[in-house]
Amino acid sequence: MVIKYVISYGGPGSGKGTQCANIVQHFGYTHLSAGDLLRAEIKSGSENGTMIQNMIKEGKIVPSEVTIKLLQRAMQEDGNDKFLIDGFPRNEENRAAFEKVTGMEPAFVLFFDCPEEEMEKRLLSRNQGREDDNIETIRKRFKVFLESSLPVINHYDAKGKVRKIDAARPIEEVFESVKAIFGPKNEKS
Ligand SMILES: Nc1ncnc2c1ncn2[C@@H]1O[C@H](COP(=O)(O)OP(=O)(O)OP(=O)(O)O)[C@@H](O)[C@H]1O
Ligand SMILES: Nc1ccn([C@@H]2O[C@H](COP(=O)(O)O)[C@@H](O)[C@H]2O)c(=O)n1
Repeated sequence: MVIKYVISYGGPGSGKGTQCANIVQHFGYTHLSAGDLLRAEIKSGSENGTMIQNMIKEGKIVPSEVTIKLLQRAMQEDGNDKFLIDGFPRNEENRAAFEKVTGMEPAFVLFFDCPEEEMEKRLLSRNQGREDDNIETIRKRFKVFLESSLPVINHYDAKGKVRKIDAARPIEEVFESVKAIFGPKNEKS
């Protein structure tokens, strides 16, 4: 089976997860959020749980081998051939390690571009009880995004793979742009 994956990218609170839920409905992809997989790993009581929890509280990036194992396991267990990988790779090391281990590159990268003030407002009113949705950690996450995650976008941009979307608009308008990128022939019948 030939596996295809698309990356959903953007700063914390840019609306990646929200748009991924719509993409799953319309285009039949399996959504794999690296953050959700890491949070599930904490809850499962795994030996890495405490380390992951501490990293997330500080807005830091968990070592690649841990996150890649979780993604690979989720892909194998799911059995779909189309994946929407959300919030990964978070830095160049994540990217290079994933491509080396899997031998795969993304079909394209959706980049949800949103100003920090808007992302901050959204995160502070998200109300999902996340330990990292407090102003101190949010600022650290923004810094990590600028310093470590934007270079990944530059890498894929140089390969012509980035599809930039203005994510500061209402959810429905953002999704119209997303649909235009996937194209009508990829819609689920
Ligand atoms: N276009 C939008 N306009 C207004 N609010 C939005 C929009 N998109 C998402 N939201 C809201 O903003 C919050 C953050 O959205 P979401 O969880 O999708 O972001 P994210 O990029 O996945 O964040 P994180 O990386 O922190 O997981 C949610 O409460 C969501 O309902
Ligand atoms: N590739 C990744 C993705 C996430 N993390 C950690 O999880 C936190 C929350 O991620 P969200 O995508 O759900 O916002 C993030 O701040 C990191 O601490 C990671 O380490 N590696």
